[in-house]
Amino acid sequence: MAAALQLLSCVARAPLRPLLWGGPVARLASGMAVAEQARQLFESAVGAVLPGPMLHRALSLDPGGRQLKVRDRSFQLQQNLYLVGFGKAVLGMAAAAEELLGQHLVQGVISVPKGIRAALEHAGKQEMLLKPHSRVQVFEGAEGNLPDRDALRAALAIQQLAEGLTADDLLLVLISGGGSALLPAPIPPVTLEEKQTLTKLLAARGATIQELNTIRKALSQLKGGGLAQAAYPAQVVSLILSDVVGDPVEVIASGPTVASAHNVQDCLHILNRYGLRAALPRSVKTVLARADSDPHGPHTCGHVLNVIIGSNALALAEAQRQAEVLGYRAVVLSAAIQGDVKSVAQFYGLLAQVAGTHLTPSIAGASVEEDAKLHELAAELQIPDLQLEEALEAMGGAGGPVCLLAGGEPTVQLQGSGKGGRNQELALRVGAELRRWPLRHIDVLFLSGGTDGQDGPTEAAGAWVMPELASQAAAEGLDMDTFLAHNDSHTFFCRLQGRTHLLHTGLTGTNVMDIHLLFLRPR
Ligand SMILES: Nc1ncnc2c1ncn2[C@@H]1O[C@H](COP(=O)(O)OP(=O)(O)OP(=O)(O)O)[C@@H](O)[C@H]1O
Ligand SMILES: O=C(O)[C@H](O)CO
Repeated sequence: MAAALQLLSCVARAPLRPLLWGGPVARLASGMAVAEQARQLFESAVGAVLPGPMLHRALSLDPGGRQLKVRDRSFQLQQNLYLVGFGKAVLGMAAAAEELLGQHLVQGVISVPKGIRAALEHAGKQEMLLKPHSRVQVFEGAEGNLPDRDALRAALAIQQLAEGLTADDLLLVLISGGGSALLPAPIPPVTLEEKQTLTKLLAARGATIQELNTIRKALSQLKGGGLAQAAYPAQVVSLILSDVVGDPVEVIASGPTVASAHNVQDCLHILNRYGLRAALPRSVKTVLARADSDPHGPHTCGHVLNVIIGSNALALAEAQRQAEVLGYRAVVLSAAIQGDVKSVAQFYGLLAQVAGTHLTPSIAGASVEEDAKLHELAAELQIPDLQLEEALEAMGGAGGPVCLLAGGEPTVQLQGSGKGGRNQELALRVGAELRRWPLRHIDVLFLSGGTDGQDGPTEAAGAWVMPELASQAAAEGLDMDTFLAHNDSHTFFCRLQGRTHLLHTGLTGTNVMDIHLLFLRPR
């Protein structure tokens, strides 16, 4: 992971430039200017969910420094504060929490990805590192996002800390994506290796994160409310950075402070669905059978306050605000984009076409068939709260540049052995879709980026494309379809126009899934 966390310096913020679209040459030049604005909007989205600002928004101390306020709840502080955390963004969250509450902090333990301290240090992100004499002990583990011995040691230390607490204590739990792999505590006789194998098999067969984490909860001492139970009778405040569509607290990092609502039957259905029930190790069958007859039932979590402090929606709201500052009519489509990357790319390609006709009705009357096709595709993708009508209506009255914003996490079914990531693949596919549409009357730019700054196993966060992509690629002898067939989007963008279409932010220290930006402007 240390190598994978290689960092690039942040994109320098270019001054804002007016939107000068026009003839082919001016259009390409202004395309670069819009790409720069797209990068800035992406960075502002990420900036809204960085650990420091988030923690400061979520927590406040009264002037005497003895009452901690979280939302509408107050907690008494008197040298009784403990901290645990697990997840990819937790180092920066812990640093911010210690800076704010350090005088009350007795002890802390966090579990973070291998190599993250070196990577953040290398990136010059001092604010995301703990101070030299910090009271927080750091464990690094879960190489490749898989539970390992190091993560197991961290989980045991976290469990021990929680079990030692009393009714006078307050436990602050910092949670972010990647937390499941960083907090493995299999219920005996299930071994770490067995849990790892089952997780890998489920993921490889296409299980959703909801399904995966239902199984993880059933086999873990700390997930599904187990950590909250271990900390009882202490009060527990969980601050959660969401990396799951819809922000379900019981799914993010497998809900260690949320009572699990699942039963053994749910687990067996999932294992059946992926053809894994017959081959289950004896230990897993034993644990599931035991849970079935557990007289205590699921953990209760009345002593817990779970708070989502950062999410994709929050990041989008900031980017929307910034887009408006830049003079765009900005509409958030959804923070819950999911589904196969091919369908999502088709959706954006068609959306650009239909939105374009709404934007310039006098030049290109809206096509009823395309409109219907777009709605059909949207229905197939089952995106909750999709603001499609609102976006299309906004086009009608915009009379100028428009920015549509969305977020979420499409899925890629890997077929080839190429190098790429969800975001670069989506951008390339949208580029391929755009060549199907004439779009002569509007200029279009699409950007997709992962908010953690690392798209799949590449050093880029994502990429941006314009309808000119196909001709640019052809001019450099690059066949988009061949690269797509091998899931080789990163190689494609590395070879295209001196890598200028890649989005590079370096590791950001946060993670609220992906951001998609679609810019449209009448010519
Ligand atoms: N060659 C590739 N082309 C396209 N997508 C890829 C490729 N290789 C990996 N991926 C995708 O990258 C994702 C894994 O990337 P990553 O390690 O960033 O995890 P992640 O799910 O994005 O984690 P996080 O939620 O922390 O962002 C998977 O969705 C996988 O399908
Ligand atoms: O850790 C996990 O379970 C995933 O990142 C979802 O939160």
